[in-house]
Amino acid sequence: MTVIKNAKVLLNDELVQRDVQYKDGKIVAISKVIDDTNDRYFDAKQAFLTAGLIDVHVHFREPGFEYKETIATGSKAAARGGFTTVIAMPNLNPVPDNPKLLADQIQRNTDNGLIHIAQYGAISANLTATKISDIKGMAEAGAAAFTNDGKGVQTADTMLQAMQAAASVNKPLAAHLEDDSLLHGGVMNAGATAQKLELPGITGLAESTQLARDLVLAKATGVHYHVAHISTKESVALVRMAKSAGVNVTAEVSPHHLLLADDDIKSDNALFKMNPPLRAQADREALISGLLDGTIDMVATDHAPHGSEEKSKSFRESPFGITGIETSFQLLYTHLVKSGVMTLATLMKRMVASPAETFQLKAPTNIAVGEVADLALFDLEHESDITVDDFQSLGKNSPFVGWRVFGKTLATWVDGEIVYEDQTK
Ligand SMILES: NC(=O)N[C@@H](CC(=O)O)C(=O)O
Ligand SMILES: [Zn+2]
Ligand SMILES: [Zn+2]
Repeated sequence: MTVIKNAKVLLNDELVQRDVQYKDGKIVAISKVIDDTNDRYFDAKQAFLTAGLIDVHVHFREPGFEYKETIATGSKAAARGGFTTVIAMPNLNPVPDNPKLLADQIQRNTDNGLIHIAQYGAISANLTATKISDIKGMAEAGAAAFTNDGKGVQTADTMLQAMQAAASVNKPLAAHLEDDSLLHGGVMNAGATAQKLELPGITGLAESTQLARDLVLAKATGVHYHVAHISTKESVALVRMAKSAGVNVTAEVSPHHLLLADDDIKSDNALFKMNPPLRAQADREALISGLLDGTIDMVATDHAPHGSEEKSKSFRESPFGITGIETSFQLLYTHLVKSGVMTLATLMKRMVASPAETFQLKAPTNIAVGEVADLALFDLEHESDITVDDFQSLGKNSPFVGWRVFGKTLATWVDGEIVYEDQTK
């Protein structure tokens, strides 16, 4: 048995000191003081202990793009970020778009992962076909949910069929919203910054028009429809309206869309290039309000590592996406909780309970006797700079490098095993 001594845990929205004891991967006791001389000890030194974070949107790049990330490096990065369960995206090579490839991918995740990795199956072949994949077969092979993330589903007919199939197997369908006909080669948000930098813009309409279409289809099919990386105020308003109209819709927002806007882009620096693009300050404010009132159910990082060389190119040439799983808790704790925008309890709900419940994941949502010991320990008092050298991810492409943050991860446990421990104490 092991005891984590002197931890601070959230109880009725308050941080209280507790000792937490686990055995064979499960929590067996929680008490103000546990003194068992036979136990191994881990001194939490008053740091914040929580059920491990959950990220429903990560890109681990294996197979196909191992120079960007592997399942081993991606899950190491996740563990360093305090994450114990993630759902991995299918924009791989080969794309898991049939039951055999999906089963292979699940096996690869299990063999090479350090944390729990659930897997999305692709809606259609190679993420682009109009004919839908064998969604029932992939559900039977263990797919957690379905998406073509990286590509928008261009025709209503493909989306309708995918929703019907996902609904019939009772799995969520997650949408990367992007109407290709509205893109016009854009690489950042259409607005003053794009004009100043003379770069082609992407309007919010590319997202919100497809969302409006999908919400009507979701209502008709009853599917659990999930909006990936929501980015505009119009989209937040649409989701709010749809929820009140009884549509079974959930939404995620990324840390970067909560903390950055296009006016933070001062030069042609592709570390700020991602899809959807950073929007205007008014959009950012709407996303924060949506996360506060529950219109947006959860945070998801959209951890999208790329090679340093490709990301050092110009905005026009570099790929979309930023690495993010290692910095998300620190950034959101510092800039939303410590700054007084939301409580720690609300942030944890959006990073643990809500993703677990929404995606029906087998992951603990709180620290309780009998629960699996998937845990993360954060030092809320520790202040440091985000540094590339500390990244476990192969992706160094973060616009947050140099930001000063509180809340470094001290340790992460999966099934009662330490999978990350800070060495700089
Ligand atoms: N978000 C991104 O900018 N890029 C993602 C794809 C995606 O999430 O759409 C990627 O795979 O690199
Ligand atoms: Zn996407
Ligand atoms: Zn993505």
